[in-house]
Amino acid sequence: SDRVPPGSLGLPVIGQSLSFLWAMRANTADRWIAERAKRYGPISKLSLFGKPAVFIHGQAANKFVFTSDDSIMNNHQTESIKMILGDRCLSELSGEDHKRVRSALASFLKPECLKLYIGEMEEEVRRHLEMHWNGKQNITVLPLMKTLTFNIICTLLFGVERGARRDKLVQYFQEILEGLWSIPINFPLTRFNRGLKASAKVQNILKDLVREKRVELESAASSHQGLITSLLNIRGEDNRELVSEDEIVHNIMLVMVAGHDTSAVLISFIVRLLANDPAIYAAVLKEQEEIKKSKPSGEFLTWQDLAKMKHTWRVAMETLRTIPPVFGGFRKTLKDIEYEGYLIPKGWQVFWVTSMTHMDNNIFQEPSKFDPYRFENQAPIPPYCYIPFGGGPRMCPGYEFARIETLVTVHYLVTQFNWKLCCNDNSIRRDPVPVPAQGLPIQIRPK
Ligand code: HEM
Repeated sequence: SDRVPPGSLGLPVIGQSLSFLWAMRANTADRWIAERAKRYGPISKLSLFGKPAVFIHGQAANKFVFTSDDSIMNNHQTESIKMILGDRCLSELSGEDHKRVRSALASFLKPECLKLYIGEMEEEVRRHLEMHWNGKQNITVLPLMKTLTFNIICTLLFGVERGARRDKLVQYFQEILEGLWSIPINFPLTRFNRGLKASAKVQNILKDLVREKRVELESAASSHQGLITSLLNIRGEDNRELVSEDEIVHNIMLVMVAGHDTSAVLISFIVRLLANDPAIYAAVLKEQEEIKKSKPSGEFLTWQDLAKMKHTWRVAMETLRTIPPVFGGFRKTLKDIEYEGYLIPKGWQVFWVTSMTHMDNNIFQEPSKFDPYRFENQAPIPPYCYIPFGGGPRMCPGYEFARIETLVTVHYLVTQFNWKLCCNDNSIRRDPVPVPAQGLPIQIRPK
């Protein structure tokens, strides 16, 4: 036992979960983690969400987590995530299964495909602004951005039409999200219990959707060549579907969860930053106005236009560095592992976090300062140090998708609206994604 890392596993099942979740909600989780690192050093043991874990940090630790072989360490979600999202989603699969499903997903999310989506994405943004911003004086940004990014994914990836079905999905996904980082004890009215119930309802809706897409595919009537159709199209020699119905349903849920809240949070914090920092706002506005002026009125943005939005993307990158939407994640050891002279027993969780390298002043000078120019002027960032999208074979496949929707949305916001914050409180809480105070209420004026 003296070979396992220092630290304590705390109370059975509960471990340090409550104190960690409390710190997340109070936005002191970065400090909670940093204090742990200071107290125990590069590796320590704890117990989170019902299972023993080790927390490791720093560039070498990130590399170890992101590149370790599937035979040593597997991707692993907490019990609550696994039970709510399902055990056949990409984040639970490994080896050949992971490669098979990931490549189907990635073929949809690669730039060559996304180039074709820009127009559709832009239509969603225009429709959103027309419905929720135009004619309004006061709005709350985060819930609206969640609506927007959810609609973009529903339309572009899954071809779920507007209406009652989409509205139900929005509501259930909110409950799913709230249950993901919870203690997996299934008592009535707990977040976990509500998440499980919402998950069962969503799975039924999605199964119907998959069957509809299958019928459309078989009758060649499919107008939307979305992700579901593509997954249904992966066939073996005997024309048998190679991606099971459960795999399709669980992965739709994963993409909805992984893809909509994260981007909504990123765009919301950019909106807050632009209101708070006139110099950065002026530089972003100049870049976007130049692009707007170079085009006939009403024409859609092109891939080339997006490539010109360099400064806007640097602002987004710095936002992701300082307020990463994903706090961290878990892997699970498949055998006893030696790390830094310690033993990590088989079956334990390995916990990594983004903030430890993002806020390390050996990697980013003056890490607390918001400085988008660091991505222009600074020497290249060492590998595995800037990790808002993770790294290695499991690095976020939605990176380009998120980049495009962020740039398109910011383009429309800064060229069509002026805004100011209605709430001076710059605090955030994590739930588990960062949430600005009161969801970021703002006062808007059309330009
Ligand atoms: C700002 C937006 C986003 C951020 C910060 C983000 C971040 C991340 C992170 C940190 C991971 C985990 C990597 C790991 O465990 O090594 C991840 C995984 C994933 N993300 Fe994203 N993501 C974003 C947007 C999206 C979008 C838009 C989609 C889909 C359209 C998406 C789909 C996924 C999927 C499917 C995975 C699991 C990959 C795997 O296990 O192989 N993400 N993302």
